[in-house]
Amino acid sequence: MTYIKVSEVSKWFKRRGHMTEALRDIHLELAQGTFVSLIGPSGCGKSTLLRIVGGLADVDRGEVTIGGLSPLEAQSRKQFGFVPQSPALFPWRTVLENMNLPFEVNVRGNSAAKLVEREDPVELLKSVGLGDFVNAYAKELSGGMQQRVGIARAFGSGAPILLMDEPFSALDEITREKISYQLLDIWESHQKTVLFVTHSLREAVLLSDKVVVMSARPGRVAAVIDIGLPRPRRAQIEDTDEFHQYVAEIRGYLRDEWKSS
Ligand SMILES: Nc1ncnc2c1ncn2[C@@H]1O[C@H](COP(=O)(O)OP(=O)(O)OP(=O)(O)O)[C@@H](O)[C@H]1O
Repeated sequence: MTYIKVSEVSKWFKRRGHMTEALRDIHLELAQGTFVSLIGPSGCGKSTLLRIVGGLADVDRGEVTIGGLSPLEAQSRKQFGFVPQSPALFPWRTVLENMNLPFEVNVRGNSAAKLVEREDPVELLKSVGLGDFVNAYAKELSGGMQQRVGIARAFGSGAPILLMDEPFSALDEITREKISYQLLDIWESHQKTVLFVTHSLREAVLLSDKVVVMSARPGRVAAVIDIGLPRPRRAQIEDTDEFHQYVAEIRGYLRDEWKSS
């Protein structure tokens, strides 16, 4: 059943008197509890689409609904957790205090949030390999560790939809690979609806139920590929022919876009 519905959405930006068409006629229907990646050339509107779904940007044409609500209504009901490129942690707070932050904000800002069943933040930190760093200050953590706190915090926030905008882009390859498996684990045990922007074909195939390939600007949907790899997924899956076939299929669509842009 469709949960997030993006219907014929178009978006323009005005800059220095020029209109830029960022998105054209985007149509997507995403089911609850699925992991969906957005991949496409730089500037094709992936972040803009994420922001529109999250109620942080308006559409110029079309409509977005989340379980029948507008993005702003969904936002006011605390339906979204954001994981940006660099985790917004307070350096002088401990890891645990940073984990508690959205809960503190929610309780002050919205009494309905009090009803959200809270997950044990320490367990969440353990699931991303940070069980020994609960009382460390955020400033004492590496970039990769900070990003893992951001991911654990998003999964513990009570929000059913997580919007992740290239959360691993600032990390080295080895850290990135390790974190992608931790994200896979934590997602498979929570099954929140995730919209994940990435430039990595490997991450898109490893993590996703669905990969949305976008065309060069103006961003359109070039292809939607269902990733039929079995779950739970483990590291060995990357060595399978099926995995490589999905990567090749997506690369093929992206090459078509490079040629036409
Ligand atoms: N606030 C803004 N004002 C003007 N133009 C904008 C604004 N935000 C985005 N754009 C333009 O919209 C287009 C899409 O940008 P967006 O950041 O969504 O792309 P992206 O696919 O996420 O890019 P990247 O992969 O490089 O991060 C770009 O041409 C960008 O310059």
